[in-house]
Amino acid sequence: MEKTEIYGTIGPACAKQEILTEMFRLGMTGVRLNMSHTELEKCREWTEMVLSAASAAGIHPRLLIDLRGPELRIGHLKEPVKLQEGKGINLRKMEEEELLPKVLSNGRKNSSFETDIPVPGIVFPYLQKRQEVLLDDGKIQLEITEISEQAACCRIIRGGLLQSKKSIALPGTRMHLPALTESDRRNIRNAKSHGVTGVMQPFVRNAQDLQDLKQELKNVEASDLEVFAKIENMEGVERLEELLPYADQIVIARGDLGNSMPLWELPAVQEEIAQKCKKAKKPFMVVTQMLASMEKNPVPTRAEVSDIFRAVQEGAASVMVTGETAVGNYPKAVIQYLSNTVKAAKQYLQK
Ligand SMILES: Nc1ncnc2c1ncn2[C@@H]1O[C@H](COP(=O)(O)OP(=O)(O)O)[C@@H](O)[C@H]1O
Ligand SMILES: C=C(OP(=O)(O)O)C(=O)O
Repeated sequence: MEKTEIYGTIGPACAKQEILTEMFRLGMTGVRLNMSHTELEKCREWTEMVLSAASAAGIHPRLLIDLRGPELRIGHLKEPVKLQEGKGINLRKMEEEELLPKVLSNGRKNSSFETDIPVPGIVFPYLQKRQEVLLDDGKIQLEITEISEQAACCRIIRGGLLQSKKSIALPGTRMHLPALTESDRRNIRNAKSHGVTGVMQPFVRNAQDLQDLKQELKNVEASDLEVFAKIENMEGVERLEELLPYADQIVIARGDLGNSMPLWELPAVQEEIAQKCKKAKKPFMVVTQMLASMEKNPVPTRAEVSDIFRAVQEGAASVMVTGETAVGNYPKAVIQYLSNTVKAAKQYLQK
């Protein structure tokens, strides 16, 4: 059986030399850096820490940047906003420079937000009266009542507490978004100087998206970086076959993918993608919520270890955790459970 790569996502909870070194010793073989929350040029300390922690543990690490892609998240809010059913709220078109958190010298995030919700400009052409808008993976639902060039007034259909940088979706609308943004291009340009070994492209919709990424890698003499195609919506699932030749690895990104269908259909879609990849001999990765309960608890659920076993059984070349190591309370234990469960599964399957 082939080796299974074990990836953690770096974030505030594990970005310390001794924690990362221990994670590598416990079986982590690679790290993902999520560009939705930062820019590579601001991550020198982290990327150097990853490389030196891996070296201390005797590992040649994989280091992946997960591109932001066209941002389908709201901007930064000064504080979480309580949205009450039946009341109104405005969506405000935000400027490109608002897309990144501005960290003040005291470590707090700066924001120009007062009462409106900042929304990426690329979404605005697709907004229309009576349209449904979903925020935070569908937890909050709005309906547009008035629209102008810079703002949209909405009625809150399903309320909730809205926090910064949560997802925004327009159900039923296929948006024509560019594959790569200026921020993605900057990060790709800087990738090799940070020791990056692979690039994850979000929301891949067709072969052209991957060709655009490959061309950009070529432009900056980084064609040796591996390309990971994230399947995050039904467009990606439907066009998987055409993507296969252009990707080094297919990523079953269950976080967003799970938002694009009733959740009970997700396991079958995962299985379908895995089978197609296996048939084409294309390595694939399974990611998201593999050990979600461990963000808070030191021990996973039985269901979570079974999920990891299943990914190995399906033939995953890589498994990855996200928030569990980025912001969770037990990043080392997460890698220990992930790595040991993968090992135990392989031993069983090799019998
Ligand atoms: N590079 C980073 N800098 C700061 N915080 C991060 C970073 N990467 C991840 N995080 C934090 O960890 C959380 C979980 O990570 P991840 O699952 O990759 O993000 P998301 O679900 O927002 O795409 C994020 O919501 C964010 O709060
Ligand atoms: C890994 C994923 O991407 P992100 O963390 O950007 O939501 C996912 O959707 O499963």
